[in-house]
Amino acid sequence: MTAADPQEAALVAAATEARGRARCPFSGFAVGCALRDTGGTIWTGANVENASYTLGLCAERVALFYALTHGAAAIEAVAVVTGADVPTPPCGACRQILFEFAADADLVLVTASGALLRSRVRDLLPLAFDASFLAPRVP
Ligand SMILES: O=c1ccn([C@H]2C[C@H](O)[C@@H](CO)O2)c(=O)[nH]1
Ligand SMILES: [Zn+2]
Repeated sequence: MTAADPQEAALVAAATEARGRARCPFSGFAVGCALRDTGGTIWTGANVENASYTLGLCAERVALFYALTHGAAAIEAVAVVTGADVPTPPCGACRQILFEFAADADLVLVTASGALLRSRVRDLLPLAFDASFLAPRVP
């Protein structure tokens, strides 16, 4: 892996460990995600699939929903680890959800072999839809 700061290295290690808990018998594509909040706590998740295929959930949303419902502070960094040859960006649904709860977070995408791509959640979703568009319209 490219030289990383210790906090990033710890986050990637947590995502790698979480990837080992993926439940992906249908795709065989295991993904691990780790989130660090502003208190330094790391929250993790992995993708979970189902025989009714569309009910599965990506690692990013498993991790984020877990963090949000267990007292996480603001999310400041996200790591995603896959077994692909190149760093794997989050799907569109995860981009939308991550944007709503962690738009300013740093993002690092890592392969099992250590290839690494850094971005930011905000940069994954230009012209994003968010709650500001839900303001009541003047009748
Ligand atoms: O960023 C991604 C991309 C895919 N998956 C999961 C969904 C499905 O279980 C499997 C194949 O798409 O990988 C994730 O968890 N995160
Ligand atoms: Zn996704």
